[in-house]
Amino acid sequence: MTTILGQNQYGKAENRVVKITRDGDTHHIKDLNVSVSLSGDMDEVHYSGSNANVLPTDTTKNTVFAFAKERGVESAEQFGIHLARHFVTSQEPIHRARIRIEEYAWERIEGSDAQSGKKHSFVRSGQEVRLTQVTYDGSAWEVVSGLKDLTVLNSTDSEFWGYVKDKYTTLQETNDRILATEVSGRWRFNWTDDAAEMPDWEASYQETRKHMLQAFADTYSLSLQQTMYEMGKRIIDGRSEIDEVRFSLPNKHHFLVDLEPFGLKNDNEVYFAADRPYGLIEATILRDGCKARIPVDLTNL
Ligand SMILES: O=c1[nH]c(=O)c2[nH]c(=O)[nH]c2[nH]1
Repeated sequence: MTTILGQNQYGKAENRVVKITRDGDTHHIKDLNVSVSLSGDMDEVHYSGSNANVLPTDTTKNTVFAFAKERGVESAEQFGIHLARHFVTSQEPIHRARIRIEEYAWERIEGSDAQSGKKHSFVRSGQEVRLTQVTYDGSAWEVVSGLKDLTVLNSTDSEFWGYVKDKYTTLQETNDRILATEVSGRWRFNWTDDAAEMPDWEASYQETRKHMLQAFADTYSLSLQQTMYEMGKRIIDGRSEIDEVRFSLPNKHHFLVDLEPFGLKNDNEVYFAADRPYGLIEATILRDGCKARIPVDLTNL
């Protein structure tokens, strides 16, 4: 043999499952995009084409939909845990399951008549996408959750000055600028053992998001790096179930427009929102004594 098989995994990606839970007239919606990736004793299907160990990707898709009915969707994390456990424990050749889930949020539309009792109309929130990745190898769990596309802006309390200047530097120092970013963040839970008590995944998400947003709002910023560190620190200090946070924050630059040619003064009022290029500020914030495990490049997660 001149070649050998390296790391391999397979499954059905992007199963779009919408679960409606009916509580009388009041309906609840969970809207998920679930990707299943399995690995284990899969040499033969690659070397000889024997499918003897292959649970079809079509079956993994069906399992996602069947589990939405059978187990319900309490939280993205809990749903991922049910699926990962099922694949690893029910299929001998499968040693590891990785379940990635994106969750899209919906808000209720209130009818014009509050008494009308209509509780089944929703508008998709233009907010963030919630994310989780659950990995199980038959003994240890790894749960990394997070979000992307959460756009935030401070219209003051942001300065940037005192930086290195060389012959190519043209940026003007400022002590009052707009600070805006589209948060992509991931946090790793220290729950790894079935015997240990599980976090309350829903409460954890809501509180972590709140810590992050409050730190963004509360921090008088001398750089996006400083604000980002405060956001991570607030999460680690406030949430004992989380040991590691990773952020990727594009600095969404807002440049003051020169209105002098029109005889107008721009008193920090009119900005050009540039879409590219953008500064890209990234870091991991860790609980002291813990190891970093979230990939540096979040697009790889
Ligand atoms: O918050 C910032 N951090 C930087 O590293 C940087 N660099 C830059 O040009 N503008 C900014 N802003």
